[in-house]
Amino acid sequence: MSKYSVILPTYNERENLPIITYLIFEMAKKNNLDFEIIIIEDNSPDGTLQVAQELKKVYGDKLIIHFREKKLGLGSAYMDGIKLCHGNFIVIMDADLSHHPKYLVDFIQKQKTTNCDIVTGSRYINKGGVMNWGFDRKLTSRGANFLASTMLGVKCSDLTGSFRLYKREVLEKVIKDVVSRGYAFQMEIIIRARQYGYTVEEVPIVFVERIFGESKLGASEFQIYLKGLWKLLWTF
Ligand SMILES: Nc1nc2c(ncn2[C@@H]2O[C@H](COP(=O)(O)OP(=O)(O)O[C@H]3O[C@H](CO)[C@@H](O)[C@H](O)[C@@H]3O)[C@@H](O)[C@H]2O)c(=O)[nH]1
Repeated sequence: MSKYSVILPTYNERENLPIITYLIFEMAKKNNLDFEIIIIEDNSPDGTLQVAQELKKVYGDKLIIHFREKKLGLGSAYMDGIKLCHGNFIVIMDADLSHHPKYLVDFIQKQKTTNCDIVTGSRYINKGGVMNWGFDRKLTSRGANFLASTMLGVKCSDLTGSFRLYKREVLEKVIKDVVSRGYAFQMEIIIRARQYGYTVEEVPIVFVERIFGESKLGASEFQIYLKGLWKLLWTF
């Protein structure tokens, strides 16, 4: 039977963590799937670690907490998470409920029917979308995707999205070569995967802007993204 490991990076997700954890395990139970969750917690000032420890009492071995002393960014959170996964499939998603666990059923179905290496959730295909984003955020996301896909010539409708299911060995192989950090990390994974000849399928998702907490995607993250994109242009 397949086993699925979900990596949840957390920074100030005290309110969201119990809900997302519950939704993932409920979805798994309902569909008779074997799931574990790996939380990569970067010493959030809001007490996310204490919430995670309470959840551990409920879910036991199915929930792993990896604590880091300081905020080290998304890319390194995924890297650390992978080392702790037991599954033959790895899911990467946000912990803030913008990525709804209900879509995991579609991801798994798509992977099974196509035997693809990566399933990526796309906001920019038919039936996909975003909810509760202001004009600025829409423009930034569309702009970042447009820049990346035209400049790098990669066919994928949502290169900057981060809700994905990977065959474990594929992610392990690809991630070794990834040089980008922060938000460009996800993009580089798809580009490298395509280079290796791995297959990528897309599934529509509706990304819902978080209700609790704040996005960490500020001007500085966007600058890091642009620098990352520039670097990738010279790499490929
Ligand atoms: N451990 C850890 N977690 C982090 C860090 N920075 C962010 N996170 C966690 O990573 C997830 C996404 O962070 P947000 O800051 O909420 O992301 P966003 O602004 O909504 O950005 C979304 O869109 C981007 C571009 O479309 C995506 O690249 C990104 O992954 C995310 O889906 C959340 O679970 C958040 O707690 C960090 O430095 N360390």
